[in-house]
Amino acid sequence: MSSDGRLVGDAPATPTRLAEPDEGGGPDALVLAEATVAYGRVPALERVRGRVPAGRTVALIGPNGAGKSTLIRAILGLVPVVSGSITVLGETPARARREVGYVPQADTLDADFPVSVGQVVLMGRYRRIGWVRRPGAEDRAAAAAALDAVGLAHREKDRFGTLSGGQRQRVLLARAIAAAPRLLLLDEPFNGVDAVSQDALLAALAKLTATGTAVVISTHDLALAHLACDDVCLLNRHQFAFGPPAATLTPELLRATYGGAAVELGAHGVIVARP
Ligand SMILES: Nc1ncnc2c1ncn2[C@@H]1O[C@H](COP(=O)(O)OP(=O)(O)OP(=O)(O)O)[C@@H](O)[C@H]1O
Repeated sequence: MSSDGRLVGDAPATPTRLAEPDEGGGPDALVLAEATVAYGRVPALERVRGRVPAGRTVALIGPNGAGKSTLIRAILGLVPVVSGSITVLGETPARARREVGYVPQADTLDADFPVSVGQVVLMGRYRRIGWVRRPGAEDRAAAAAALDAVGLAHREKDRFGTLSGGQRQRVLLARAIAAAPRLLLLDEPFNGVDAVSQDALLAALAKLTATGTAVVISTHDLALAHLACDDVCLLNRHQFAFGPPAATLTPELLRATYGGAAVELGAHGVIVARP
């Protein structure tokens, strides 16, 4: 943090401002304070910092191996923070885990899961009700509303494995929404997802943030970050910037984050980053 309270990237020097909580957000759902995250002795991410107020969405952008998934795992309490801190909903990541939703990358999912779409979504309620109690009317209503929010209410009875990859991704988002998380983490949710599914995912996310849920999305899609996110965190082992898309998704900062060569201007002046 610089002397005027602005958040600056490690390199280059262009300062990027982090939204203050009173600029339309509520209390902080996530605070990264010079967090260094390591697998064993090897740091994967160094001195990451930023805040995500309630109801806001931040995109994690960076090349393959930049540490996006690592940061998500650290927010979940699965990878240790070796210096600095990560505060989730005012608690340590491990203590806040019950209030945090997580949608993994689609290609890590088992499509042969022998359950219906409706049952997958209902699983989102189990952390709330415990695995022993049977889901009640309220749980079923929450699951049905979540499935409706991703536009797949009509597939409730179908077997999960019979859905397309993009539809399965939407079901997993519905499962996370059904849990009513206060912070939702999505690891590359738009990989292999068609435009219709992507629109449905974005609409469902907008409904969720309107209720105060904060969202962190790891993505390679810069246009999406521009359109759908309040802030962008540029990562490549170090943090290069954290702030509104207009201030962070600049050719200079992207070139620095991607090590130069992998960023180019695409059609209509849109910056394209090759993963
Ligand atoms: N379990 C692990 N043990 C040791 N190192 C790991 C482990 N998982 C990831 N890493 C390393 O941490 C670094 C960051 O990886 P990470 O998966 O977080 O990147 P990413 O930005 O999500 O990449 P991608 O866009 O390819 O998904 C990489 O150098 C990777 O090799």
